[in-house]
Amino acid sequence: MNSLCSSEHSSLSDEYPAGTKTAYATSQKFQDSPLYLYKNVPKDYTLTGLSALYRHGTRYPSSSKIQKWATLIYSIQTNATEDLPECLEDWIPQMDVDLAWLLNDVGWAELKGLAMRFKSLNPEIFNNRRYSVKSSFKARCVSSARGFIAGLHPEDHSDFSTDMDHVDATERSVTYLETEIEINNRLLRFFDSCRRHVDWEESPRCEKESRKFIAGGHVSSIRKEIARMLGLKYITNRQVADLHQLVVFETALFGKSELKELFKTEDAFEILEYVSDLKHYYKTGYGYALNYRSATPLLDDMVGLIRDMVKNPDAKPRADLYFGHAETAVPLMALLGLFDGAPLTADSFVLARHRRFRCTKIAPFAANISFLLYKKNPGTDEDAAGPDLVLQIAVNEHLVNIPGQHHTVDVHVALEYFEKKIKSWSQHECELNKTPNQEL
Ligand SMILES: O=P(O)(O)O[C@H]1[C@H](OP(=O)(O)O)[C@@H](OP(=O)(O)O)[C@H](O)[C@@H](O)[C@H]1OP(=O)(O)O
Repeated sequence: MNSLCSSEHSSLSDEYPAGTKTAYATSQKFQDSPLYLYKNVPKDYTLTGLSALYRHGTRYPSSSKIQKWATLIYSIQTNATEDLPECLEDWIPQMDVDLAWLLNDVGWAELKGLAMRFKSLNPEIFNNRRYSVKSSFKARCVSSARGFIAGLHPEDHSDFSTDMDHVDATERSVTYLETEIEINNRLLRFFDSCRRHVDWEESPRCEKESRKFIAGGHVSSIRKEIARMLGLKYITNRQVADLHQLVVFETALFGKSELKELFKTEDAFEILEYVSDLKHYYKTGYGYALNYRSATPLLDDMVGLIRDMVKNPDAKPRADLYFGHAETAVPLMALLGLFDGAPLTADSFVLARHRRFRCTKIAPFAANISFLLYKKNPGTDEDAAGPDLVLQIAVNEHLVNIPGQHHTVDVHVALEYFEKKIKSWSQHECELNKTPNQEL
């Protein structure tokens, strides 16, 4: 029996990079630990405002992917000429098509954990229920909002198995643990109503670089190795990419995948991770200006709390919470100029090994971007004085800098930066008759 997949000899960790299919706990291993936001609460300040967007937690894949993988593995099982390793010979589907797209228990726990940590910054906000919740209508997002609310109120009974959503929301709001979840697709799925963006993301141009990279030499080298190991006369680069997606989804959902050993090296995982980054660079990121400019209405809404607090610094502390997708979070990060760098192309993998735009780090399952507004405590020694209100931005609970600024800034500096972005946007940019201008 071919012992290829025997994990006891495995040198491969289960915490490898998997782009937007990376479980949140794994993504935390790729963060810059000194910037952990809980280690960077400004001295003599207290959180007075939180405006935060959360991508849904770890979810099941589409039903078409689940079916595609079953067909692919069956094809390998019947066409391999070498002794098949046990993990392939004995492989059976672990994902029920009835759960396609839905949050799984890992995803629920991710959001519960986030809620408990964010609540620790100022429990009063949440114990007094001074927070709002808005979500995409997709079941995975509403379930994620419920998981977060369950984490805010551990005193209330909650249970993933009975409380998760199996269908997308059809009402304007959902109530859970006495909290209203407003369904707001205009903000959380802005990409659906931006006609010119829909045209772009459905055009072959949008996936040109990711397709070219899949067809290229890096993926071909992985394909040849797998074909040799299994004695496969015929397997395509695209099928290798699909096999990789199966492995990363099994790892995110179940903690590991017996098929992981087919890819043998960290290098192979980094090569296939790049496919996800190329997809998102052009579909939601810097590759096309409208991708991120269309996130402006969401930014405007998230900044509302900050405007209110600047107008009335003595207002009671509160939070605005938003639940969306990777296609919500990545554009918002790009709109703020976060993780920008040299363009990503199919030919630049070797140059881009340490790229800033890396979905494993910035857009895993349960990815989040938070605006943290801190107010100086009364009676603080004037000699140690700082601004009355300071703002920090965190991505996945680690501080990031507004371009050109320190990671903690006077709220007026942050507000000026946000307002400039907001004022330059017009919803007319989404109209089809606009010339598709990259540099809008
Ligand atoms: O590769 P799949 O089909 O899973 O892509 C999904 C998106 O997942 P992602 O590429 O971001 O990992 C999914 O985003 P999510 O944040 O909701 O998981 C998106 O909603 C879905 O439409 C698929 O995107 P696609 O670009 O339409 O393939």
